[in-house]
This record gives sequence, structure tokens and C-alpha cells, in this order.
Amino acid sequence: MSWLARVLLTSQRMGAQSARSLCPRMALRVGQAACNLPRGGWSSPPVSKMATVKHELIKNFTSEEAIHHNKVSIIGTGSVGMACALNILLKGLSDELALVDADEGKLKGETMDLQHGSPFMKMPNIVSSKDYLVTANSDLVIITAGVRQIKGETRLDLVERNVSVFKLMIPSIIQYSPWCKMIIVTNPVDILTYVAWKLSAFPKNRVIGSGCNLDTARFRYFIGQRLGIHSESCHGLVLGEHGDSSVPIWSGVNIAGVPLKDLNPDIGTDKDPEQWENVHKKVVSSGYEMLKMKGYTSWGVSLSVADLTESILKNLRRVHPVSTLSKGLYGINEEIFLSVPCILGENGITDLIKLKLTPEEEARLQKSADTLWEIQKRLKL
Ligand SMILES: NC(=O)C1=CN([C@@H]2O[C@H](COP(=O)(O)OP(=O)(O)OC[C@H]3O[C@@H](n4cnc5c(N)ncnc54)[C@H](O)[C@@H]3O)[C@@H](O)[C@H]2O)C=CC1
Ligand SMILES: CC(=O)C(=O)O
Repeated sequence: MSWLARVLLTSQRMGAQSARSLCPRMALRVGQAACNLPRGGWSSPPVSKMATVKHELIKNFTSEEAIHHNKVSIIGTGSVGMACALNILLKGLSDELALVDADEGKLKGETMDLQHGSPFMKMPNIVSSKDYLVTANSDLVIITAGVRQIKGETRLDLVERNVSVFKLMIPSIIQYSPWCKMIIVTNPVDILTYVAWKLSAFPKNRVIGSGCNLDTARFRYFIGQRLGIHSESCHGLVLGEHGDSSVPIWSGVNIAGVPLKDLNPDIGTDKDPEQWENVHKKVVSSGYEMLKMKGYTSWGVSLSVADLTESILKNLRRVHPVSTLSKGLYGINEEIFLSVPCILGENGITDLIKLKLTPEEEARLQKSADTLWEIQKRLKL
């Protein structure tokens, strides 16, 4: 048996974690070998002694294998997964992207389509397989696999079907990438982030739900539309459950440090003559509207996930409202995940920002937590 085959077999038998703890360099090579397996476009057919263009053009200078940096894997190559892939590729955040999906035909087609755009990207290796071996030694694994809502369904209605999908996926992800961070996108995202955390037994900082990063982007966009200001300059947060019971934090909304609450003390309440609360109502309803119109959403969420990816892989320590273990915060007593402002860097969620919420905002956040707990407490993992 060759050296490589022996290492691969050892890794599969022992699990990548133990293989890596024996010899990190060896575990890394397992990943590289795995990733080289399905790669199509690079290698030419074996022509040993015959002079080839490649041989004539290139003089080999080292036998050392390349070490991949910031490998990203995306599980689920549907509308959301592929939009995430494209946005991450365009940002050039990593030198290897691995894709996994249960539907092999779709997976191959999507991979080829992306690979053909290679001349326009700064991310050289795009690999894919149904086998999770292709994801080995990922720094970041983004989970978008599972069912999506059809008309009339809420995100929470998806829970049982997508928990079953997670029970299949998570053990394979952690077998091959025991040190990765995970971003969960599949809905209901807050509950599935809890499920991923439980099934993986990862430390809480490495399991991150995309959560209200999207709701917050929508919130800032709608505020910007009202004021005629670019959304980047509109600061504010939506916290809690992604979607229906999310909570707008009007007390903190500001433009250039000017709190809108100072200009309109009733902002976000029923008494507000300008009815700013409609902005948050639009945040909640727009997901459903797009579902009716196009059947799914993908662009907003994928841009928001690419932004999270950048904060993690570049260790930017930017603040994002993402879903994390929130027991003990803001009067939340259960082990639930929901969005609060978190600092994201190379270790995932390293710190939380302590907000001074109004009593009304805190009560709404607790209500959002209760909504999630009502579903979560019935889960059998
Ligand atoms: N958190 C957020 O802000 C958002 C979350 N979503 C959620 O993202 C998820 C994906 O949405 P779409 O991409 O539109 O759905 P889609 O149906 O286009 O893609 C889902 C993909 O998952 C794959 N899949 C299913 N079971 C699998 C398994 N066991 N292993 C590997 N792959 C598997 C399917 O083959 C399919 O390609 C849904 O749950 C949706 O609700 C969507 C938009 C925003
Ligand atoms: C589908 C979904 O969760 C959203 O677009 O908000």
C-alpha cells in the first residue's frame, strides 16, 4: 500500500482529529490529497518520458506540497450555497473552495460552471464531491443544505426536516475538519445552529449562525431608503430570532453618531407619528414577499455570509449580529441561540458586545427567545 493510501486509511479509521494530533503535517496532507482527487482541470494525462509542452515550459523547483490557506467548504449547492460560493470567490478570501451536495448531477454541473469563471477569480482551486473527504482540513464550513420554505410555510416549519439533514451532515464535517469554524445558514437558522453545536460538541465560539446579519442589512437598507443615505452610513441592529420574532434596536439607531431617538423619542413605538416601525415590519415581511415572487432568497444572505467569512478569515474583529449561545444574556435562561452583537475573528466569536437595551427591547428579546425555546425543547438529538 502506498504512503498516501495508508495515510488516507489511517485518517478515515481514526478520524481526522486524532490523525492530526499525531502529526499535524500528515493530517494536512490528507486534506490536500483528498482535495486533489476530484480536481479535473489541472493535471494532464500521465506521459512519463515523452516531451510535453508542460515539461518543456516548466522546470520543477521543489517537491514540497503546497499548503492550502483558509480553505472554505460549502455544504449545499442550491440557490443560497452557490450565491455564497460566488461572493466568497469574488472576494478572493481563500485558495481552495470545496463544495458538497447530495445531488451529484447538480453538484458537478455547478462546480464546472464556477470553474469556467476561473480566469476572473483569485481563488485557484474549486473542488467538489458527494464525499466529505473533499472538505478535509477546512478552516470554515458554511452549511446551506436542506429544505427551504414553500409558500405558506414559516422558517420554523422546516425544523424537523432540516434537523434530519444535520444529523447526517455534522458527523462527516467534523470528522474531516475537527478544527473548523461553522457558519449555519439553513433555516430555521437559530435552532439549527444550536443543533450543529450539540451534534458537533464544538466549543461555542466555533459554531455561528448567520442569524440577524441579514435582517440587520435589510433594516439598514430600508432606513437608508427613507433618509436618502447609503445603508453603510445607517447604523443599527436587529437582534433575536432571524425573521418573524426579530427585534429592532431603535435605541441604538444612529447616523454619524446622531441617535434617531433623540430626534423622535417615540421612534419604533405605536405613538410614533412617522411610523418608523414599518421599517422593521418590512424587514420581517420581505423574506415572505420574495418567496412569493421568486421562490427563494439568495443574494442578500450570500453577501452577508461572505462578509462574515471575511471577518473570520482575515481576523478582522468586526462586530456582527450573529446567532450564538445566549443563555445568561438579557434575562434569557434557556440554552438557545439567537443574534446578539458579536466580535468575529479567526477563532470565530471571540467576544460579545454588552448592549444597554431599553426594558421594552429586552422584553421583546426574551419573547423571541421563548418562541425559539418552544420549538427547541421538543427536539430529540
Ligand atoms: N439564514 C438565512 O438568512 C437564510 C436561510 N436560507 C435557508 O437556506 C437553505 C437553503 O436554501 P436554498 O439554497 O434556497 O435551497 P435549495 O433547495 O436551492 O438548496 C438546498 C440544497 O441542499 C441540498 N441538500 C439537501 N439535503 C442534503 C444533504 N443531506 N446533504 C447535502 N446536501 C443536501 C439539496 O440537494 C440542494 O441542492 C434553506 O433552509 C433556506 O430556508 C435561505 C435564505 C436566507
Ligand atoms: C429565507 C430567509 O430566511 C430570508 O430571506 O430571510
